[in-house]
Amino acid sequence: MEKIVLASSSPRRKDILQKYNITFDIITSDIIENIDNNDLPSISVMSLAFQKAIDVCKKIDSESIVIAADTIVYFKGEVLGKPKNKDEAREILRKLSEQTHSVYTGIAIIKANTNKKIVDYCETKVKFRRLEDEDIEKYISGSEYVDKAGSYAIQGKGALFVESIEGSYSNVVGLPIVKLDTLLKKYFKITLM
Ligand SMILES: Cc1cn([C@H]2C[C@H](O)[C@@H](COP(=O)(O)OP(=O)(O)OP(=O)(O)O)O2)c(=O)[nH]c1=O
Repeated sequence: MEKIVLASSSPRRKDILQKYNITFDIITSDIIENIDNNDLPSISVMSLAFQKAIDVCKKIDSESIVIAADTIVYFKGEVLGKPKNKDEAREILRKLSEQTHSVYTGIAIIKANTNKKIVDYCETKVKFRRLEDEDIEKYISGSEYVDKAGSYAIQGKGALFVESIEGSYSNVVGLPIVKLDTLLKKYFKITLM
């Protein structure tokens, strides 16, 4: 059986994948994530996931299967990535209050040293409740917002902001597991069960 490589430094992606019947190594990519706001969000996340997977493939000399992902929050035509600082996190959370945004994750699966390259994406709609300024201040006084697209973590205290979701939960955390399982089964005859 081929080796599986998760091309991600995200502890969330590792945690999700570890729950399933798959053994994998982690090799991280060194790409610089640039997003062009003129692209569709689906195209942006697929392109970034693809770049991460390709970059890791270059570091591998076997026919390993490399899995990469990229997650963004998209609201009113704007990509809300990871906040640069507390002020940006505050601004993003104020925008998301009482609104519905989309979380997009792109997935790329590439068999290294072959021509097999698969990309796809998943969208989840997330509806936030009304966030009072004091809720936001309390939240950003901790460190949970750091390194999270959209400045919140649904798997943490950020769950308190979420009124409802439509679509995959694991997609919001950074790795849409049903989509991944479907692609692995269809194109690589691998099952996560
Ligand atoms: C919206 C949301 C995002 N996130 C995280 C998932 C991603 O790790 C992160 C978005 O950053 P990404 O650039 O997708 O990933 P990363 O930099 O953490 O890891 P790598 O590129 O090495 O794979 O935001 C949550 O953990 N919870 C949430 O509710």
